Amino acid sequence: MAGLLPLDEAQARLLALAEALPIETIAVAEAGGRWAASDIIARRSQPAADLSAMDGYAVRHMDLPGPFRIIGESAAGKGFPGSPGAAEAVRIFTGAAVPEGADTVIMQENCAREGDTLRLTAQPPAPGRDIRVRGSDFSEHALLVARGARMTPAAIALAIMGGHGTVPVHRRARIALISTGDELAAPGAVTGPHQIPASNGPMLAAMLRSTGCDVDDMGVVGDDLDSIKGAVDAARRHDVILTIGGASVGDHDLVKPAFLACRATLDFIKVALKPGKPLMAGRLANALVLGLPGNPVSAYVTCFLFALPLVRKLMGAATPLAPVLPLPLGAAMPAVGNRTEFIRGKIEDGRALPFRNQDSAALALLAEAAILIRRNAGAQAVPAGTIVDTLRLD
Ligand SMILES: Nc1nc2c(c(=O)[nH]1)N[C@H]1C(S)=C(S)[C@@H](COP(=O)(O)OP(=O)(O)OC[C@H]3O[C@@H](n4cnc5c(N)ncnc54)[C@H](O)[C@@H]3O)O[C@H]1N2
Ligand code: MOO
Repeated sequence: MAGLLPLDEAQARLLALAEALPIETIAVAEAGGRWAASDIIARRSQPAADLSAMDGYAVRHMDLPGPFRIIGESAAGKGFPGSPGAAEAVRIFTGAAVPEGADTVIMQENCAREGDTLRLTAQPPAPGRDIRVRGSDFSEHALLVARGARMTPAAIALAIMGGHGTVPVHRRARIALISTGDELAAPGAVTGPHQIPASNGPMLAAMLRSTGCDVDDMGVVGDDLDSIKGAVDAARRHDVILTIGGASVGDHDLVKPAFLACRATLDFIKVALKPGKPLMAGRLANALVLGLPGNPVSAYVTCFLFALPLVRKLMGAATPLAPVLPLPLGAAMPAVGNRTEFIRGKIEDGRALPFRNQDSAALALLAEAAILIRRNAGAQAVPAGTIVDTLRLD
């Protein structure tokens, strides 16, 4: 159909508009959820010495099965200066350095101590048992976190363990959210028959904040050109101006004229996507503009497929699109029309199960959905068991 841009092309064109935001150096402890702006390389080896993995006794394996004479103690933070000789053992604690010459730790449950004498009470441990060898986690100069990777909780710990106190990241993207519609009422307000609660703004704000960006929810403007234009103008200093609703072809759908009146250049205005056909994107001075459709499910799906990847790209993500999880279908699915479809569903017994009702205004089922099942434009009907691409919604 003329004017409908294929989904993958639309995503690629939007991401091509976005350049990563400026870099700032911040404390690693504050970097959770950001994306590394350069490779993070280990400045130290971990462990820095051979360490005991258990509370017990360090011995030379060749002296097993003992008995041993206990000659001292190595605790975490202060090691034992000497080294055990023949049939000698050093009391040792988890995380303490293994003394020079010792090569095996006997955990204390497997031996008995009487005064300074230690006897094995179980099978002898294998050589090297319960010792974390120097550099066994990572060595100095190893790549710990690649540029463009997310600073997950584990990546934060890894960077700090690698000797880093600060890390370069891209600054947070600043997103303006503008909801449009004369029918929209404030959350919690009593609504008349011609009103509905404005749920999309808070929903998208919550989705966007999961990327770590700053969201400025500018609230609701009515369906008139000047109001929408005024709101878009007021949002110019943001990195992304995201509008909701008014994207279609009705007489009250004024987002496109408002963008154009603000001198935005639009890159595309319709995508071969269901839900989410009326979707426009472009540039307005230093900001990117994204006009999402108003139907709640369409707004959710287009935010997931376009707005979230855009924010990730701005914040430096190497792979901004959501990862694909191939799953077998739990039910047959019909042929697909000329728009790529994203069907809400859940995972049951490892299979993707589409929900029956796919109305793009149905929120109860959206809240239950765990996955979107992707079916490409023009695809044939498929039987249960067919492997399909899914996207997780958590
Ligand atoms: N003649 C045609 N009509 C429509 C077409 C079309 O191609 N030709 N496309 C349909 C599709 S597809 C979609 S999706 C919708 C999207 O339209 P808009 O982006 O213009 O959205 P609105 O008309 O403003 O609203 C649609 C629907 O969603 C409700 N809404 C809007 N904003 C919010 C909000 N912030 N919170 C909760 N609900 C919201 C609004 O009240 C409407 O019920 O157009 C089809 N029409
Ligand atoms: O984009 Mo709309 O949700 O297809 O009805």
